[in-house]
Amino acid sequence: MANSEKKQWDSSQLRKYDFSLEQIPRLHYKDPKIDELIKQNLPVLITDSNIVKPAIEKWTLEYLERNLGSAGHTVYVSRNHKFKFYDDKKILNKNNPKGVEFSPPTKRAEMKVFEFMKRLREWKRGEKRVYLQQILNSTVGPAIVEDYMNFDWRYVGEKKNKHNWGELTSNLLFIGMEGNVTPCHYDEQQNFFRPNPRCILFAPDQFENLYPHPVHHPHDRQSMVDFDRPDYTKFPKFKNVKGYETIVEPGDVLYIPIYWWHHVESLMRGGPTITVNFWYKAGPTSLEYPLRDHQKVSIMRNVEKMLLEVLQDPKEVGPLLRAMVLGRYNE
Ligand SMILES: O=C(O)CCC(=O)C(=O)O
Ligand SMILES: [Fe+2]
Repeated sequence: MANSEKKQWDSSQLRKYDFSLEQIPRLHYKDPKIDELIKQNLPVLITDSNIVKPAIEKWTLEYLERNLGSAGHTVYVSRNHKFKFYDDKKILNKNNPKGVEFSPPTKRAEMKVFEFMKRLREWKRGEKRVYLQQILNSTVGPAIVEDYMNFDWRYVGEKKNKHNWGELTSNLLFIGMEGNVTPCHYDEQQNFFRPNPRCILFAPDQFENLYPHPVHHPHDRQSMVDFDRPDYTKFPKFKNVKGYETIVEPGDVLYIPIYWWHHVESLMRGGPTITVNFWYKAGPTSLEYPLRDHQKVSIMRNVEKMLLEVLQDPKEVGPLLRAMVLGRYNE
């Protein structure tokens, strides 16, 4: 099928942002260049594969409602279109006196699938939005498990082995409402992602332009910049940010390299989206010089964690680093 026939969206369905974007390369799943890109920790959109074929062919809302099972599923509820991830373990409470004072931007709820689907179908403008994010595990029904077994594990296994990734940690199923956004963040895992929405990616060297929250903060790994209303006074370098984007069609799978930033968006007026990801642990790393940008991000994280650990007070980290660097390591 020609690309133009496949196109089921127009640019008015994309949220508008104030930065420049290039296209992520699209390559047929048998194209050997895919491995060259993965080897260099670069993203690639893999087309025409059978990686998640059973999901693409069968997973409609009705099918998932019938087969996801009767257990409660994890659903995030948000007042707006954004679902910014946070880590509960870093929030201040009586069991965690060292945590950060924080009011979560979304609520996590357990919902039966029919309850979730009802909210999704009956949603009207102005109401809270929902986003199901459930690990594919034994709580999902047998039909879904069977579909899962019929993913093309040979293909993903080959990529995993060839590129020396660690083990598969999880597959997450996302069922989102049109217009939902997962704001910009990076993960410490390799990701094969079958989204149908829009993905905007930034390379690890964009760290300074994207201003991640400090590592002890519940929003660790998330950008502090609100893409809808960037505060250029607080985050001036965000003006220099350069990204890549792609709109994933059915049958496409996106490789998001470890430490690459990603912003994921369901198209506006595009209907609900059903997505599945494959998270793989990082493989053993060999330090070859010059170091790669993503390895430097990992080093920064470790230094930051160590300082937090020994100083015991996040407020002391900045002054110590400034004293160490300013006038000494400026050039
Ligand atoms: O699909 C989404 O909304 C977010 C997915 C994501 O961040 C991931 O798979 O790492
Ligand atoms: Fe992610």
